Amino acid sequence: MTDAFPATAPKLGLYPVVDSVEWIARLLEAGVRTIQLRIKDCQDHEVEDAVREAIALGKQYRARLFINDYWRLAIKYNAYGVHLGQEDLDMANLDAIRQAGLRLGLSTHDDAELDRALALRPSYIALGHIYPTQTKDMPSEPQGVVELKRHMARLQDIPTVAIGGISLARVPEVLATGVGSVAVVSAITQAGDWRQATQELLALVEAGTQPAEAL
Ligand SMILES: Cc1ncc(COP(=O)(O)OP(=O)(O)O)c(N)n1
Ligand SMILES: Cc1nc(C(=O)O)sc1CCOP(=O)(O)O
Ligand SMILES: [Mg+2]
Repeated sequence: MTDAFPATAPKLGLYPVVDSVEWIARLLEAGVRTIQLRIKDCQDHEVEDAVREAIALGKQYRARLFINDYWRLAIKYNAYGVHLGQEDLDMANLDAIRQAGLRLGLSTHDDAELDRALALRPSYIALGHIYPTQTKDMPSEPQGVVELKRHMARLQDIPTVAIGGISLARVPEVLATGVGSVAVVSAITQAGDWRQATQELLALVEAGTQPAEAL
């Protein structure tokens, strides 16, 4: 059987996904402890400074900082973890990520993708998109919370993350499925007052979760 990736917290809580070091810095300062740097469609050398600085900030705040897509840089600078989608899996060297001791999060959008992801024994499974999203072009339909809850039945032994179109108002019905984390982009980055939005999301999502472990 494939070796498992290192464990992460059973409930990852509020999980902002942002596209700059500036956002990483302000959200860590605001109390976020699970976060992702997601800069799309660049060469490694174009994002290397940002990845290195984000990872350093993550360590400074003892946070769970995941790097989206740029797994080589994540290994090079010893990130807490990497997030990969199904297409990324065709290119990434999973053995190298595992041997470097990085956590791995995987995207899924249906049962077939869940089967593939679970076989790789990642640190967490993301399920999306739950609602329509303006942030990313999605080839599939939104899954909705009924489908999310159905998936949760087979995901009792692995941390889970819901993503896609999740607003503050939708958080309660998302959490009611039993999912352990809520990932958001626009609910924070497009909010009129991002500080207030972050505090309200933290209060709703983090009730009952654990603080970040010592890194
Ligand atoms: C927490 C989380 N879930 C899903 C995704 C999407 O990843 P992926 O399918 O690889 O798509 P891109 O983000 O790379 O466009 C994510 N980044 N984070
Ligand atoms: C980056 C991403 N991945 C998704 C997936 O379903 O895999 S949905 C998504 C965008 C989420 O942004 P917002 O919170 O603004 O809807
Ligand atoms: Mg990706």
